This record gives sequence, structure tokens and C-alpha cells, in this order.
Amino acid sequence: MSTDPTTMTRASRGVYAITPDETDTDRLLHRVTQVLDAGAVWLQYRNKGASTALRAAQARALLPLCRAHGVPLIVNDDWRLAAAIGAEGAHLGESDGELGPARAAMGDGALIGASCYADIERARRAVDTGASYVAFGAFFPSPTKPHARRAEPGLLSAARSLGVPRVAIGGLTPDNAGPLVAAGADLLAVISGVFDAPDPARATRAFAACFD
Ligand SMILES: Cc1ncc(COP(=O)(O)OP(=O)(O)O)c(N)n1
Ligand SMILES: Cc1nc(C(=O)O)sc1CCOP(=O)(O)O
Ligand SMILES: [Mg+2]
Repeated sequence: MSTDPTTMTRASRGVYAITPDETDTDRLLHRVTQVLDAGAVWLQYRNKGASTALRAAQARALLPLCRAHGVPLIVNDDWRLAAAIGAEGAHLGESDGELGPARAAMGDGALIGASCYADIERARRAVDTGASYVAFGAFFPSPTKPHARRAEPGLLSAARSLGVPRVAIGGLTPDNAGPLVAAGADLLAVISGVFDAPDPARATRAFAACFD
């Protein structure tokens, strides 16, 4: 797979790993390496507890690792940070500003994702304003976000006509994610199911097997 960001092949089916809140950057890189080695196809850098400086340092540190694996790095919440470090994309939820300015600043090639919760109309609007993919959830109780709104698998099939990759998130495990892929999920976005697993590499492979 190409490691040049301008020609990088972007798999749009598979495991979309999202980092846990990890303050130790060396440990973060170690944990992410295991998951990328095991075949995750996209990585989102998300650290809700970190200072601005730590987030910038960790996102920068992840970039060469992602490049070495041919995996796009998507920065949660902050498209300006993503643009500043040359990451491939940003993920924006309802509190993270408008998508249009992010698209205008990052260009046509950027991977800009939108959280759509359980709202298909929000997904339509996101695609109309330039989203590269839409994320729905939470499909199951999430250890990371216990109060997340809940979504039903039918949303994934309903969103097929939007013509962009559909991401499923929220409480996913290798045992519950198969029906979401059957319903149309192109990517399984996972934090605890991978990073809190006793063997993150094995968990990543088990999620990937949901696509077989
Ligand atoms: C792939 C993906 N889907 C949904 C989210 C959640 O975004 P948001 O609602 O902005 O919540 P936070 O992640 O910022 O707490 C996501 N990050 N990634
Ligand atoms: C960040 C996030 N967003 C969600 C949504 O529903 O929009 S659920 C969620 C947490 C995902 O973590 P885990 O894989 O540990 O459940
Ligand atoms: Mg957010």
C-alpha cells in the first residue's frame, strides 16, 4: 500500500480504530502500532482529556506511524489541528463547528467525517455540505460514552443512497458487529472493543473478520 499521502490507497471497508484517552505518548504509539499491524484501515486520534499542547504533540507523533502503514489519520473535533499537521482528515460532531469551512480549508482530498447519531436527515445535510463519510451510533451501550444516543441498524441500510462510506460506532465488539456489516456498515469504529481488549491485535483481526 502507498505511504505517500497524495497517492495513498484508501480502503473504505474495515476497522476504523479510534484512540483511547492515553496521556503517555510512547504508550499510545505502542498501542496504536499493535492495532495498525493487525490491519486497522483508518485511525482517528481522539483524546478528550488532553491539553491542546498534548493533543498537537500526540497527533503529530501518530502521523508517521499511520503513513508507514498506509493508513489515513483523522483528527477528532479539530480540523485546524488536522490541517496544521497535514493529517488526512478530521471528524466533526454536533459541537465541533460547521463542515463547510473544514472542507474549504482542507481541500477536496481530505477525509472529513460527520457524526450523525440516529439522524438520517443530518447525514443527508452532512453529505450535501461535503462530508466524506457519515457515522451512526451508538448501536450498543458504549463503555466510552455511556450516555450516547442509541441508533438502530436500519439506519445503515437507509443511508446506502447517500453514496459515501457508512460508519457504525458505539459499544461494538467482534460478537455484535457482524449484523451491522450485514446492514451496510462499511467501517466499524471502535475504541474499547479494541484498545481495552486483552489482546488488541487479536481483537482487531476479529473485527476485520466481520467483513469476510
Ligand atoms: C467515527 C466517529 N463517529 C462518531 C464520533 C463522535 O463524535 P462526537 O459526537 O463529536 O463526539 P466526540 O467523539 O467528540 O466525543 C466520533 N468521534 N467518531
Ligand atoms: C465517540 C463515540 N461516539 C459515539 C456516537 O454514538 O456518536 S459512541 C462513541 C464511543 C465509542 O467508543 P466504544 O467503542 O468504546 O463504545
Ligand atoms: Mg466531537
